[in-house]
Amino acid sequence: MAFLEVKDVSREIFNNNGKYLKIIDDINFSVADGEFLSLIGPSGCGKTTLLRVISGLDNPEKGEVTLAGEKIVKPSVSRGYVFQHGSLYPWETIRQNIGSGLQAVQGKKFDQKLVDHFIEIMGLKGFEDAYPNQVSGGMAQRAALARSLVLNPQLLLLDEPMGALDAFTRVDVQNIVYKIWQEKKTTMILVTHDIDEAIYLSQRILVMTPHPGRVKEIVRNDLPFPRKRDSSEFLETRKRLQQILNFK
Ligand SMILES: Nc1ncnc2c1ncn2[C@@H]1O[C@H](COP(=O)(O)OP(=O)(O)OP(=O)(O)O)[C@@H](O)[C@H]1O
Repeated sequence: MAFLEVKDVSREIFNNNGKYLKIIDDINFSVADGEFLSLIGPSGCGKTTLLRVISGLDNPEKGEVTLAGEKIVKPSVSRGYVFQHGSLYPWETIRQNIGSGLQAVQGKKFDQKLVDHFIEIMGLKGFEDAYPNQVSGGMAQRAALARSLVLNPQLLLLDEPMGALDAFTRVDVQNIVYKIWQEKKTTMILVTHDIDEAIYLSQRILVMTPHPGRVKEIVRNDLPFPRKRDSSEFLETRKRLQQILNFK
């Protein structure tokens, strides 16, 4: 049995105009424990919809998702979710944000040492008492990652967390994600528009096509870690993905 199994999943809705819409159709794939998988595809192909179903935020009209054999029917602290924007509470400091989920689970005497540990490894020391609008975009996203990771999730869902960052900061946060994945072996699923980001981080890349969203191909990415963005193998993999995505 695979760790995460997405079986025959379709998401169908009636939009605000009463029109029937099939957003994703008959999605099937599995993810091994500790694996890093990326989802890529054109805008609107249903990547976020699929991630929301895996998180339990939405339920599919057809099919099911199981994690370690348990059917996912609602969100759980065991499945972290980091958004492109707005994963942090603006009214809480960085420290309070990172600790808030832990406090909800462990109560008032929650493990402050663990929060300190994540402040340290995310390079947020000196900024723990700042509010999200007082730190850089990269720091805010590192804090958002810490906020999920501090709960030691079985599965971390990353919905373009680097998407709104400038190129330098994006690489910096990619390196943090890579380091955390190497150290903690947390199973991760990343939605991204950035082919290089998918190649840099993931062991398999699931390519989707739109209207409705379907799986076009799942590409194995066996380049040795840490990956070199300018190696000929990296560029070959990029070319292959561009072909699958029909880039001219
Ligand atoms: N609740 C909803 N009501 C109406 N339409 C929806 C709803 N949820 C998703 N959609 C539509 O379904 C399609 C897929 O949306 P989704 O956000 O999952 O795609 P995506 O691949 O993540 O897009 P992007 O790459 O632009 O973030 C889009 O056309 C979107 O407008």
